[in-house]
Amino acid sequence: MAGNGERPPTPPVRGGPGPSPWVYGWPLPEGPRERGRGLDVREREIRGEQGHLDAVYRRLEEKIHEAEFLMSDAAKRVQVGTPGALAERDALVYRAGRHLNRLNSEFEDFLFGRIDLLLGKDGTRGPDGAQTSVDPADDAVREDADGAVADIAETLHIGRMGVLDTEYVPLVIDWRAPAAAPFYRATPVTPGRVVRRRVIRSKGRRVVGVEDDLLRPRLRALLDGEELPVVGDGALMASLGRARGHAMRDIVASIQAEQDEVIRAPAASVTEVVGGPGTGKTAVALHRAAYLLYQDRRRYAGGILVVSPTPLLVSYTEGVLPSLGEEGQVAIRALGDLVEGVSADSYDEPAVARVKGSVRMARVLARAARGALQREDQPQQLSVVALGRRLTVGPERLADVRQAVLSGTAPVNLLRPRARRLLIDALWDAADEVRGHEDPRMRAEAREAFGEDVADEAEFTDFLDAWWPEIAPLEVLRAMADERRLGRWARRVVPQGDVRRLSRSLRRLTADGRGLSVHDVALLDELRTVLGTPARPKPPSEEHLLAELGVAEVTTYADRTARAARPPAEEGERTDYAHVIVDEAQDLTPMQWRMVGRRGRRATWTVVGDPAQSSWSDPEEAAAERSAVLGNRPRRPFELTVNYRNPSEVAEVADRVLALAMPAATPPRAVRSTGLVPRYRVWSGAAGEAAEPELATVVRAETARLLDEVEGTVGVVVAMGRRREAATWIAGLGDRAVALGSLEAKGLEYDATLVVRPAEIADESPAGLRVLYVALTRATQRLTVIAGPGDEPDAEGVPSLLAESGDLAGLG
Ligand SMILES: Nc1ncnc2c1ncn2[C@@H]1O[C@H](COP(=O)(O)OP(=O)(O)OP(=O)(O)O)[C@@H](O)[C@H]1O
Repeated sequence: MAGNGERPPTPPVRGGPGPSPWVYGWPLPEGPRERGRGLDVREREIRGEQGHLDAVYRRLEEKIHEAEFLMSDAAKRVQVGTPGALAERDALVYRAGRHLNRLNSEFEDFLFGRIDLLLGKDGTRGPDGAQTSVDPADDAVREDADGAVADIAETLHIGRMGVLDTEYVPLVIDWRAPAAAPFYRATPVTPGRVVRRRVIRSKGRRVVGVEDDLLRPRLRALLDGEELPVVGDGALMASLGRARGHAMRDIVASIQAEQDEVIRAPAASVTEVVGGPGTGKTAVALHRAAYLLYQDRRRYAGGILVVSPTPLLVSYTEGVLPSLGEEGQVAIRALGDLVEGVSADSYDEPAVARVKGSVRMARVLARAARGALQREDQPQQLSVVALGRRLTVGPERLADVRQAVLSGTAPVNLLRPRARRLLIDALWDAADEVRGHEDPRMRAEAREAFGEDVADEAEFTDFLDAWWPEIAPLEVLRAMADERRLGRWARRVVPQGDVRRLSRSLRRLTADGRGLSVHDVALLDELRTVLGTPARPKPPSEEHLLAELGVAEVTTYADRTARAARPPAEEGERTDYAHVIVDEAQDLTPMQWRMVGRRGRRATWTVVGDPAQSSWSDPEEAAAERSAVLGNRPRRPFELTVNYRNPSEVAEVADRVLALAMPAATPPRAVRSTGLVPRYRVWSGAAGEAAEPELATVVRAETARLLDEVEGTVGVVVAMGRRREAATWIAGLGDRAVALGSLEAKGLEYDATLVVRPAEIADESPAGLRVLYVALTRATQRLTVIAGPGDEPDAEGVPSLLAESGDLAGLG
C-alpha cells in the first residue's frame, strides 16, 4: 500500500478553504477513501465499534444495577427511623433516582464519536484519564521510506455522558469535557493530535455505520501496527442529507469548529453570535445551554432561559436538550409566553405591531398606569364617622391627595399605603376643630389613635378600595382601548393616527385576557413593573403546619415522596435567570427587549441572530434598547459563516432577495449542492378566466407534488394575512405538510418549501423583503415558488424580486 505521505491533499470541493474542513465534506485522498469502500473493511470497523459499544452497555447496566440497589437500600433504611437516617436516605434516594433517570434516558444513541490521537506533548493525563495536551509530542511523527508515519497513542470515544470502566479508564468521554474538544475543533489546517475523526451511528444497541474524516491525510498512521482505515463520506454530509421531521435533532456528532468556539465560549459576559440562515445559530445556542450546565451546574442551577420568537419554534426545538441529557434547568419560552399565566400567539398587523413594539410605549404605559386609577364610577367624597361625628373630605381635597400620592415614584399599587396615610391626614384635618389638644405629645398620640380607628372602619376601607384599587396590568390595557383616554396618555409621544390604531386593536381584549397578541404580552410585563405587586402574607404551608404539630416524622414514606414530587405551587414561574439565551434576537422589539431584560438582570447572556432576517421595522431603536438591557457587560462577538440548511440552488435564489433587502450583507456559503433547481409556477389571478384555477387549487397541487418528491416535511409559506385560508387549501394532505404565515416560518425548516406570492409577502410590512428572505431560506432540499399578480414573473415564471437582475420595480 502506498504511503499517505506521497499524496497531496485534494482541495476542498467548492470555494476556498473554509473555516472548517468538515464544512466541505473534506474530500479524502483516493487511497484511504478506497480503502474504506471495501465491504470487509467497513464491516470490520463496524464490528470493532460494536465491541466497544457492547462494553459500554455492560458497564452502563452495572451502573444501573448500582443505582437501583442504592434506591432500594435507601428505602430500607426507613426502618432505622432516626431523623438522621431519614435525611440520609432521602438524599441517597434523590441522588440515585437522578442517576438512574439519566442513565435510562441517555441509553439511546449513547456513543457517537471517536478520535484517534497522536502522542501528546507532555504525556500528562486529566481526571478522566485522557491526555491533556492539545499538541503532539515532538517525536510523535517520524519519517520512513514511504514518508511520514506515526503511531496512534490514544483513542477516545465520545458520547452523551462520561463512562469509566471499573479501572477508571474512560470508556466514553462526555462530549462537553475538555478532552472531547478536539473532536469538534480539529481541522486539517490545525489538526493538533487528531489523525482520524469518526462519527458512529447506532440504532438502539446496534452500530449501523461509521463515517470518517482524516485530519492529517498525508500521514500514514498505525494503530496496533496496522494502517488506520478510513470509511464513509464524512459525517456532516450524511447528517445534512437526511429527511427532516417536525422536531429539530441535536448536532452533537457533527458540530463544526466555528460552532464549537461559540458553544464553549466562557460565559462571564455577553456572547453575541451573528450568522445567516441555516448557519446553526439555534442549534449552537441549545448546545451551549447544555455545555454551560455541564461546565458549572451549581451556577446555572439558577436556571437558563431560552427565548424563542414563536411557539412553533419552541415545539420544534424542545427535544434537543433532553436528547443532550439536560432537562429541568432550561426553560424554552416563546415571546408570547414569557409572562406567567398568559399565552398569546396571535399577531398584530404590522402598523399596530410597530406602535406596540416601540420604546415610546414605555412612557405611554407609565402614564396609563397612573391614569387608570381614575374611573368615572369612583366615589367623589370620603365620609367616615369618627370622634363622635361624621367627617367628610370633598372632591377638591381628594384630587390634591391623589396628586400628592402620585408624586411618589414607587409602582402605583405600592403607593396604596401612602394613599391610606394621606387620606387619614385629610380626615384628621377635617376633624381639626374638635381635636383641641394643645400639647404636641398628646396631639401626636391622639392622631395615632385616630388613624388606627379610622383605618379599620368599613366605610374607610371600602372607600380606599374604590378610590385606590389594586390595578391589574390587563385592566390598564383595556382602559387604553378608550381612544379619548389613550389620547391623553399618549399626548406628544404617539401620533394621533397611531393612537387610533392602538386603541382599536386593544378593543378585542376581554376581561379574562382573551384576544392578547404577542406584542401585548410585552406591554403587560411593562405594566406589571409600573404597577407593582403588593406583598401578600403567605398562607402557612402544609410542611410548616405538620412541623408545628410535631407530626412531620410520622408521615409515611409514600406521603413524603409524593410531596417532594409535587411542583412548588406558590413559587410560580421563575423570573430571574442565571443565563439568558435569545434566539432570533434581530426580531425583538424594544418593548420585548425590556421584558426579556427583566428576566436576566444578573445573568450572563448568549444572543444569536441575523439582522438580514429581521421582521422589525426600526432596527436602530431595537439596537438601542438591546444595548440598554445588556448594559456595560463585555461583549464577545462571533460570526457563523456556513449555511448547512439550504442547497446552493436554493440559497442562490434567496441571495438575490438579500441583495435587495440589505445590499451590504454577505450571505453565508451553502455547503451542499443537490442539482435540484427551484420550480416556478405562475397563477395569474385573472378574474373571469374560465381556465384559471383558484389559487387554492394551484397551491394544493404543488404541495402534493412536493410531498411526493421528498420523504420528510413540506412548509407552505404565505403572507400573514392568508395564514388561515392557506391551512384550508392543504387540508387532508397529511401532517407532513404545514401552512404558515411568513412570520411563523422563523427558525423552522422543511425538506421542501412552497413560497406563495413573494411580492405579497414583501409588501406586507416595511421589513417585508427580509421576511421574504426568511421564507426562501427554509428548504433543505426543494423550493417551489408560485408567482401571482404583482410578482411580474418572467417567461420562466421567476418573479421579478427573485430574478437574477431583480430590482424593486415589482414592489409597487
Ligand atoms: N454542525 C452541524 N451538523 C449537522 N447539522 C447541522 C450542523 N449545524 C447546523 N446543522 C443543521 O442545519 C440546520 C440549520 O440550523 P439552525 O436552525 O440552527 O440554523 P439557524 O442559523 O438558526 O437558522 P435560521 O437563522 O434560519 O433560523 C439544522 O437542520 C441543523 O440541524
